[in-house]
Amino acid sequence: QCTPASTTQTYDYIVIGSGAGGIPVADKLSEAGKSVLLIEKGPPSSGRWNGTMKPSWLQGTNLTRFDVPGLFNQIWADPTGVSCEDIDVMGGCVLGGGVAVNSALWWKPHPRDFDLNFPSGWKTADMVNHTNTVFSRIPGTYIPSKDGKLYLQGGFDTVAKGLDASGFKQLIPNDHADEKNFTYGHSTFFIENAERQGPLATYLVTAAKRPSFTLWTNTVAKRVVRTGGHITGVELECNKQGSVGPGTSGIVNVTPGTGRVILSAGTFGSAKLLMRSGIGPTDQLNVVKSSSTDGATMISSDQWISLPVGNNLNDHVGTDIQIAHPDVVFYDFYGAWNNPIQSDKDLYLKNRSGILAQVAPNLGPIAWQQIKGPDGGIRHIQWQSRVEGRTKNAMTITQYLGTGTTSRGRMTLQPNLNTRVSTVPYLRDAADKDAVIQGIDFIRSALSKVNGLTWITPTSSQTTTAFVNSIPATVASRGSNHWIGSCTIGSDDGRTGGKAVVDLDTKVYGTDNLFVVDASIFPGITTGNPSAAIVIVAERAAERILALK
Ligand SMILES: Cc1cc2nc3c(=O)[nH]c(=O)nc-3n(C[C@H](O)[C@H](O)[C@H](O)COP(=O)(O)OP(=O)(O)OC[C@H]3O[C@@H](n4cnc5c(N)ncnc54)[C@H](O)[C@@H]3O)c2cc1C
Repeated sequence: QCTPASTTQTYDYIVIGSGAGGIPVADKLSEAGKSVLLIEKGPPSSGRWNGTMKPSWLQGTNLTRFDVPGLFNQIWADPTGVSCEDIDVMGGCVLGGGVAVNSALWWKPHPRDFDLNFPSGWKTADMVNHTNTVFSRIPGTYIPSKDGKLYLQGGFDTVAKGLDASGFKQLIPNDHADEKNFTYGHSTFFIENAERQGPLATYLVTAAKRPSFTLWTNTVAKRVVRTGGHITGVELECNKQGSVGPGTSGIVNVTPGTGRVILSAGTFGSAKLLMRSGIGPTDQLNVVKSSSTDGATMISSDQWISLPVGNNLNDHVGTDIQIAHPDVVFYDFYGAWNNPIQSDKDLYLKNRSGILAQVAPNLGPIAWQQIKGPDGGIRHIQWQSRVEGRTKNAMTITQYLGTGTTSRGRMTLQPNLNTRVSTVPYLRDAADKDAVIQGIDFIRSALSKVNGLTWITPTSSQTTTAFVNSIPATVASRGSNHWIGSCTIGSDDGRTGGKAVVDLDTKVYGTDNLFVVDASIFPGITTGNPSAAIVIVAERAAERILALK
């Protein structure tokens, strides 16, 4: 049974979703003296927040599966109770959202990440202070093990040989964020003391110390309650995921007149909340209207706000190549869940050192290059290597096609209101595919300079074009879990034919006091894994929201 929300307690801000966007924005608003309620549908994750999911060897410690970097891979083996059940891609539905479950890669943005697609007021020059604040709170490290050593580097060294021989320069990536062409390095991770840190260990800690900040976990927001464009509160639905325990139900209200609601439920979650609140394309609002859960009580159609919610969907296009080399040493991070090697377990638990301090499955190197497409556009590629593949000495190197991609997709609702990637955003534009092929051609020639290296995929007899064409443009084959774009920010009001769902203050067009602050407002994909950029955007959004009268 859920606890009914108080009918008298109100909040200056209700933030829905505790991920990369939600935690920082909630903290900044509470820091400004506002009363803030942060609502998260999932259970606590990190031990710091009383999370409990852990293998038996962590019993008796304050650590959970989310804290130990070497246990990241477990999400692929057993996502039960961790991944979101109402979306058709992988997502973290626990306290911390994606930043509780992801591989903790942490990049200072390349200037093009903001300059290429973000609107005026959101360019790199506007984000300098926010970037500095984020990286002073969460500096990250490329040596997660406390003894200062990097473990099992055979994979890194093998790929680095090919990169060195092909004109790539090794550097510390976050010390040279603007150098993302023919460069490579070790990944930076938001790990400290050999544990996952990030927003859960910084912004949420400062927020939770303030009496005016309230956090509800296991509590699902259904929709906002509104009269025309004015939001008065949030309607909750009792969490049916039995394993996570009961949360809060009923309606929770914002401070009358001045209160505001911020959606930070992620690219799929925020778009779905808007649609359930009668804000979105008419075809999607009709799906809500026809649903058994919402239809009878949905806001009436004369109050619907027509906006292109769900459009402009994007993700890195992932294309995996695989190599093998005798120097590459596989480590069984999956096996470490039930049966870690005793000495590695001891080193981790006693000294916060060793291979289990490194993120599974032993990532690196990460390399970047820019590709000029036949349309004249510059597209960024990030190569992300990991020690995992078909054989014990194999490595998979994922090519992420990022900044500059022009293909876009769409997410929509199914009749049961689960979300779905209905138009896959990968390689719809021929120039995007051309960049993928050019990049793979290049890396094939670069790695062919490494003695003893053999190709698993593409095979040595296969052309790159045939290889790229053989991989379907589906989420299963190309998905990178870096979804953005369903509630795009911009000055081109989506009610009158523009692409934007939120204005330059992140306020939903057609509303007085409803905002979106998460990956969904990104107009285009970033160069690297996006979570640091999302935290920076949340810092900027909080500043602009607080500045509004
Ligand atoms: C497996 C995986 C690996 C990744 N690896 C990396 C990486 O190494 N580095 C990197 O930078 N990025 C990585 N990412 C991507 C990154 O984590 C996401 O881009 C980022 O977390 C998105 O932030 P967000 O605030 O938009 O949403 P999220 O972080 O997804 O947060 C949304 C939150 O809202 C909650 N929510 C949703 N609906 C409701 C509702 N109705 N009521 C209440 N709460 C709700 C969810 O439970 C969730 O906690 C990875 C993602 C995944 C899934």
